Amino acid sequence: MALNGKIAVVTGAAQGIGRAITELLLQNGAKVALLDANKTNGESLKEVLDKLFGEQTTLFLHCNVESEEQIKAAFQKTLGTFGRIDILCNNAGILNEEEWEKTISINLAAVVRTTYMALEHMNKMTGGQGGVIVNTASMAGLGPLKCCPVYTATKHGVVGFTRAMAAASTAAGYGIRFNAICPGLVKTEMLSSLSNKLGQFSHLAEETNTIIADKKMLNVTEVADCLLELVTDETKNGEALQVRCNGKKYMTFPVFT
Ligand SMILES: NC(=O)C1=CN([C@@H]2O[C@H](COP(=O)(O)OP(=O)(O)OC[C@H]3O[C@@H](n4cnc5c(N)ncnc54)[C@H](O)[C@@H]3O)[C@@H](O)[C@H]2O)C=CC1
Ligand SMILES: CCCCC/C=C\C=C\C(=O)C/C=C\C/C=C\CCCC(=O)O
Repeated sequence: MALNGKIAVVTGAAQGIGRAITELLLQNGAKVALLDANKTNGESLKEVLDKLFGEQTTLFLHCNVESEEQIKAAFQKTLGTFGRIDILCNNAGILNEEEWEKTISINLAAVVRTTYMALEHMNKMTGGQGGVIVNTASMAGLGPLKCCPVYTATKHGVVGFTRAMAAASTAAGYGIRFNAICPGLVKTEMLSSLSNKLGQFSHLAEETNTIIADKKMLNVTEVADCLLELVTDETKNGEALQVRCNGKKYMTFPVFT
């Protein structure tokens, strides 16, 4: 799938992994609507991208993915400006065991909400042109992190939702591929502000920070490179791609009929 002329929507695009995804999609010829709840970071990133890629290639849309109304408005603005949506990257996420309901709301419920809204425009069965949806899960979507059970649950949920949607899409002919990316530790603000986000598991903060300090971490660009493969390789559907410092691996799961 070549990206020239393709239109992408990226949530949580203003910094970290979302920013790297946005920059790589732009480098490969796509136009990108950047959705983020952080207006200051989003607007200043838009200024940087305008200089690098031209004003017409991006839109920054201030949007909290917890709000159905704000996502709807962001999709309408994207369609009004660029005319179509081919790629959705559900990337916005938080790690906050204290505010665990908010963690479920952003990391899982919003992925479902945004996906269903995108289907209305992308689904070939209802007049759309198909495309690809890639969800940012985590290695915590494949195995447990004892310091953050709710974060772990949301990321397992994202992997399950992605794989089930891929199967539903194939069965019904949506023409949309669904994949999840499952990175290990990535150098971003999410990990640097971890200590005060563990709630009742804060007794594990010191141990967790020691592990983080000892481990080699991924750069955001390494994650974006793997995500680009899931976007462009049309053979990939229903995949969970684990990305670690020692390499990437397509995960296998039990099969049942
Ligand atoms: N940093 C890491 O080690 C890993 C991160 N991930 C996942 O990658 C994704 C991106 O995380 P990072 O770049 O590390 O974090 P980050 O904190 O650097 O960036 C997250 C972005 O999402 C935005 N955001 C948060 N809540 C939002 C909301 N309600 N509506 C719209 N935007 C919102 C933030 O404003 C921010 O720009 C998350 O889903 C995270 O769970 C997955 C594996 C490892
Ligand atoms: C191992 C405990 C580290 C705890 C880090 C806290 C939050 C991490 C959030 C993520 O989304 C990352 C998920 C899993 C990382 C787990 C292990 C990575 C170890 C590195 C490796 O072996 O590749």
